[in-house]
Amino acid sequence: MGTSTKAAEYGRHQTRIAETIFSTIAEDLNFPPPKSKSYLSMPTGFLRVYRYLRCPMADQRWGINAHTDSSVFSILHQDQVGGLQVYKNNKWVDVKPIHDTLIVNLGDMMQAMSNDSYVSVTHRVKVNRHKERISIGYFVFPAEDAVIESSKYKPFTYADFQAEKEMDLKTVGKKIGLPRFRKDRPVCHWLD
Ligand SMILES: O=C(O)CCC(=O)C(=O)O
Ligand SMILES: [Fe+2]
Repeated sequence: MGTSTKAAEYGRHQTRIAETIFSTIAEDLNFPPPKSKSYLSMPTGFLRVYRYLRCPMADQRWGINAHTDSSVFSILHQDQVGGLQVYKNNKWVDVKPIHDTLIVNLGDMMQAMSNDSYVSVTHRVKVNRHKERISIGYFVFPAEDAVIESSKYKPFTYADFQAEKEMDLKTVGKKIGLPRFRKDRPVCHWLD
């Protein structure tokens, strides 16, 4: 099987898994059917393959700095090298590789849709001094015209979110993300 055929097949499996995970969450949160239809749009999903080169200065470099994903959620497959960490209970925790196990990171869209019941996880990737690391991420998003509505956030679409993010990257130099859309918390950079 060629690489692109394999990637397409992998993508189809990820689509199936993403739909199953999302429908379970949608049921848990009692999303009305029109919302659960528009809050996850399979054609928006994409695969990204990462190759983190080994790095002699591993303690001074990050593979990916601390961030939250903007997706609804992201399904990760990592090899056995390790390096992924999540921020939990005020500390960084290693996500140890387990064979044949996928990792699901909840993203910003899920946090807003669920009105903060499901929290977008802050995570980062360390590089390894001796070995390169390969991971494959599958990221899924709401439909383009889906308006995300909840009591804690102003209504917004994923396109609105991306536009704010682009703007913040240019002006503030980093992603602000969800706090930009919160009803109760004006963003003050100087207090960040
Ligand atoms: O390589 C990984 O395990 C994580 C990648 C990641 O966090 C991302 O692409 O958003
Ligand atoms: Fe990420």
